Amino acid sequence: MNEAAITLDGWYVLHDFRQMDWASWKQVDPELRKQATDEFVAFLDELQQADDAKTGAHAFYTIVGQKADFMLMTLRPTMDELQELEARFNKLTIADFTIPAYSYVSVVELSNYLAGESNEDPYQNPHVRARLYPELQRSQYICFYPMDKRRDGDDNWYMLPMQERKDLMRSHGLIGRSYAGKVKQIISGSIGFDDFEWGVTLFSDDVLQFKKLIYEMRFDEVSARYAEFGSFFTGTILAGEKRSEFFNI
Ligand code: VOV
Repeated sequence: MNEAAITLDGWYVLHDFRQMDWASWKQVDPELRKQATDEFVAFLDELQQADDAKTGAHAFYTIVGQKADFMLMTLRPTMDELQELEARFNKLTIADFTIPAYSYVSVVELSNYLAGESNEDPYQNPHVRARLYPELQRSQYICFYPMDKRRDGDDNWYMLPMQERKDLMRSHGLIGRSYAGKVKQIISGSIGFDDFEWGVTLFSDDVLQFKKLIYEMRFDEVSARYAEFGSFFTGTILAGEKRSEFFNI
């Protein structure tokens, strides 16, 4: 049997994409609209408290284009907590005016392709912990897409020997590292959890860097030969007053 990569797994992640039923929302009495918005913002404030306590993380972004209006990304130590947050959101008044657009369930993942030999427990390493339990910086832009590694005839990632996969991932990592300070990535594994094998979440203050990074990676063998992609979602941050302004009519 071919050697599987060993993964380190961190916080569970839910990407929840919603469309607003603007037509119905516009019909709502302004006072009720305000109450529903305030209730939602209070929910977001509560999520922020978990971020501050480092017991979880969240990100709240618009989505540009027709695939969704906004995305709420939540990270928690257990899948159960994600499920509870999802259920709580669904019971908020504002949720009655949203239409599910897409969702993605995964867990933050690090593989051992580029890890050196060591006897230490990686879960105690602060650098590893910072990646498995990430603090989400409030970047202006987000980009999310799910992806697979191809299993098609001679182009089968899962049939490649470990050493070959390591060599290919090194090249991938080098391209990625050249975007240090411009794009931050969170790779979350979803084999057995959702329809693709990974979720890719990128953050940047310069939206063009998403296109440059993803384009450059397309020429790298890991992506050129082995990557298959789902839908791409791009959006801008909703923070502070913008969280409620977005829902103002
Ligand atoms: C923003 C930069 C960036 C950087 C620095 C980076 C680095 C790295 C390293 C060092 C490693 C391996 C060890 C680990 O950390 O797991 C990975 C792993 C991975 N990546 Fe990556 N990646 C980036 C960015 C980055 C992007 C933009 C994509 C999407 C690909 C594309 O074509 O659109 C991606 C995908 C992945 C995936 C799916 C995996 C898991 C593969 C597996 O088979 O297990 N990744 N990645």
